[in-house]
Amino acid sequence: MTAPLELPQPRTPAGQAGLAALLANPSRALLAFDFDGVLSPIIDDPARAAAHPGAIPALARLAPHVGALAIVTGRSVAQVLQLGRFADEPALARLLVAGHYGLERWSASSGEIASPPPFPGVAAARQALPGLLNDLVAPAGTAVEDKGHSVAVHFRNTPSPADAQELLTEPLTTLARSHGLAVQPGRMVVELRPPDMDKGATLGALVLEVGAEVVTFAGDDLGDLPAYDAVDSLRESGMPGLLICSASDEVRALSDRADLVLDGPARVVAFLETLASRWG
Ligand SMILES: O=P(O)(O)OC[C@H]1O[C@H](O[C@H]2O[C@H](CO)[C@@H](O)[C@H](O)[C@H]2O)[C@H](O)[C@@H](O)[C@@H]1O
Repeated sequence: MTAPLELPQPRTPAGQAGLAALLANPSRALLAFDFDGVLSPIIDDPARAAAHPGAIPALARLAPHVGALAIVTGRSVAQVLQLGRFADEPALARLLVAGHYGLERWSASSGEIASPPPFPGVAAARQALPGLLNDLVAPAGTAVEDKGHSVAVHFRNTPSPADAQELLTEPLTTLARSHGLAVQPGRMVVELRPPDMDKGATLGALVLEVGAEVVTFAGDDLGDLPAYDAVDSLRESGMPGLLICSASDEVRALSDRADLVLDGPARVVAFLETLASRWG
């Protein structure tokens, strides 16, 4: 007989209670994931990102056992479906995707994307951005990603991302504020996006919608911190939860708070496979 694979143990009592509740009652659990850096390895070109080759098989193995699976991403729903190819997997027939931090929603069961009208300030920021970057003499490799509901300025491919961040962050923040937008810093990116929506509010809403009694969230970046806050407040109100960090050298803020720190998407996938092996 093959010995069962060993599950990594959360380092905090709250995380241990969250994992124990998930193992005891998977059908009441919501498992939510960020996309880039968690299910998808970070690469230089955002348009060419893809799910880790093991991610869809692992989610497909979990799907019949857990209450709900959700992806909560800063990308648009359409792009995450195109890059991740989640809709092609029949076992993910109940998958939920919240895009643009929750402004957009999609469920595999309906196949429809619900998306609000554009926030007015985004068009003005989009128009002002090329002139601003030109005036700042933004370094070669600076790239604007037009996300529709928001605009993001990437500097991963500049000669010194740290210098580019230093140069760009303050002027981009001023531009965002002048158009009523929020600033979302991330992994070598600054995004200008509509205010009043974040992954915390979205995760809280998903928990209610699916009637979850246990929640897990896996993130890697600063935009995931509100989801961490949401899990913390759900735990304060008595719901078991598990905070997972897909760790990198680029962002430390989540690994400091997570119950379980896994070394990037490959380890996240390995964890999901091990979890699934507990149930069949
Ligand atoms: O909420 P997420 O699903 O994690 O999306 C966050 C942002 O991810 C993308 O940018 C990041 O991934 C790129 C591809 O690996 C990488 O090149 C970039 O440096 C990262 O910041 C995406 O382009 C953004 O629009 C998302 O908001």
